[in-house]
Amino acid sequence: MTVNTQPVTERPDPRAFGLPVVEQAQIPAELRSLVARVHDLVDAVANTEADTDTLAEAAATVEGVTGRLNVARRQIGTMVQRDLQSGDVEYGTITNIVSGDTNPAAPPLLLERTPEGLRGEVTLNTVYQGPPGLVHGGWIAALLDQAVGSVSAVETTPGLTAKLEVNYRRPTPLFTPLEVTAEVDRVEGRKVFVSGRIRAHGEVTAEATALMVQVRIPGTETQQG
Ligand SMILES: CCCCCCCCCCCCCCCC(=O)SCCNC(=O)CCNC(=O)[C@H](O)C(C)(C)COP(=O)(O)OP(=O)(O)OC[C@H]1O[C@@H](n2cnc3c(N)ncnc32)[C@H](O)[C@@H]1OP(=O)(O)O
Repeated sequence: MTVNTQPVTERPDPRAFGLPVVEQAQIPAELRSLVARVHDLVDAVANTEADTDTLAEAAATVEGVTGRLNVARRQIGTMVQRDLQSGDVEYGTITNIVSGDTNPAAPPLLLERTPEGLRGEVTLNTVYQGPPGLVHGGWIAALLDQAVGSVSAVETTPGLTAKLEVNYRRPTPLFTPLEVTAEVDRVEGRKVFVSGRIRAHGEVTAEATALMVQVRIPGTETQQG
C-alpha cells in the first residue's frame, strides 16, 4: 500500500534540526573502500586461528590505524541523504548499525522502493551468527526494524519504533541471500502501522508488525494529530 501523501520537498530536512547532512556522493571512494576492508577484517578476526605472533602483530597494526583515524571524528547524529532509484529522498544516520554507509559493522541492508513498499537483499556471514549456521534473532529483529522504520519514513514522515513484534517462522540461514520487504498497512494520526518479512529461498523465515510513532515536527501538529 502506497500512502505517500507528502511531496519530497515538504519532508523534514534534518539540517533544520541542527543535524549535519552528507550526500551519498560526497562519501569518498577511499572511505567506502576502508569500510568494506574493515567489514572483512571483523569477519577475519571473528574466525581466525592464526598463530599468536600474527595475532599480536595484527593487534598493534590495528591499534595504530585506529589512532590515526580517530584524529577527526564526525558529529553524533550526522545524517546521510540517499537518492532512491524511485526519485525519493531518504535520510538515515550515517553510522546506522543496519544500513549506515560508513559503519563497517552494518551488513549493510540497502532498501529500494517497490509498488508495495520497500525491498532489499542482504547476505549475512558468521559475524551475525546466533545458533550454528543461523542468523541471530536480535539481528533478524534489527533488519525488520530498519525496514519497517524506513518504509514509514519514506511513505509518511520519520518516526520512532514504539512497538515491534517478531514471529520467527523458520531458521534464517547465514550465507544465503535474504529478501527483506516492508510496507505501510495504515496510518492513524501520528501512528503508522507497518509490517515486514524476511525470506530465504522464497520462504518467509521471519515476519514483524510494528507501530511507528511519527516525530513531532513543529508547525505540523494539527496535521499530525
Ligand atoms: C527530523 C529529521 C530526522 C530524519 C530521520 C530519518 C530516519 C529515517 C530512518 C528510520 C529508520 C530507523 C529504523 C529504526 C527505528 C528505531 O530503532 S527507533 C529506536 C527505538 N525506539 C525508541 O527509542 C522509541 C522510544 N519511545 C519513545 O520515544 C516514545 O514512547 C514514542 C514512541 C516517541 C511515543 O511518544 P510520544 O511521541 O510522546 O507519543 P504519545 O503521545 O505517547 O503516543 C502517540 C500515540 O501512540 C500510542 N503509543 C505510543 N507508544 C505506544 C506503544 N508502545 N504501544 C501502543 N501504542 C503506543 C499512544 O497511545 C498514542 O495513541 P493515540 O492516543 O494518539 O491513539
